[in-house]
Amino acid sequence: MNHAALRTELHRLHLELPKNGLVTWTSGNISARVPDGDTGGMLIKPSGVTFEDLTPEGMVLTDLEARVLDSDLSPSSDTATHAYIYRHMPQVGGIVHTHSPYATAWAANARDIPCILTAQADEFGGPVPCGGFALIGGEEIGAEVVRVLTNHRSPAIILKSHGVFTIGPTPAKALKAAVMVEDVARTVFLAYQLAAATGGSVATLDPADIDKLYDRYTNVYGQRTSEVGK
Ligand SMILES: O=C(CO)[C@@H](O)[C@@H](O)COP(=O)(O)O
Repeated sequence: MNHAALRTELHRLHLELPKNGLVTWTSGNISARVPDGDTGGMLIKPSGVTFEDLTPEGMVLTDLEARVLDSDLSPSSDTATHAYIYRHMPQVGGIVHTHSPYATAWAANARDIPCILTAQADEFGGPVPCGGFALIGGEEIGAEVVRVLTNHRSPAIILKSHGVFTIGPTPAKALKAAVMVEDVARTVFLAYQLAAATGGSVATLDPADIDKLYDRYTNVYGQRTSEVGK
């Protein structure tokens, strides 16, 4: 995908963040890896710009050391983090960051989101991991994301006291993971709330069943052509 098409796609995906209730005001951001030349680069949201004011042309191009290459706009606060992830996880083509409420509530409790639903096994291959607290603005968050998600099946991580980061081979797949992690975070919370209110209990899925569900969803579910669905 060339720059122009990638800019248009990145702008379109940013508009899905408020549309899916994943962000408030200017929180959240999405980036796309740009496979240019030897060093490559990335496109990322300009910092502090409201979603209705974003434009494809306004996406900021940086190298993978987070140095701005072609914009008068300041890049996202998380640019160094996104760049760190791209440098250390070559399979990642897109990254999404949100403060979606239910997943962020689990992050405030510094707890993994336990795997009690088949939908979690499908998309995340088990619990959604909670990483440690990291300050904003540098590579700390990126280093925690890489530490936890390297060789991990989940495309999502929640970070203590902060929010959600998701990765994917494309920005669209990273966005899907961000939508799904908020969905399961809400349902799991409701399940525990209902259990507490009724004296019931919530069971986590058997690891062998999680493996089977994840394998089916990853390798069988949906359409086999890459252009349709999923
Ligand atoms: O949580 C953070 C940084 O991690 C927010 O500042 C972030 O969601 C939005 O910042 P940007 O507008 O991308 O600079």
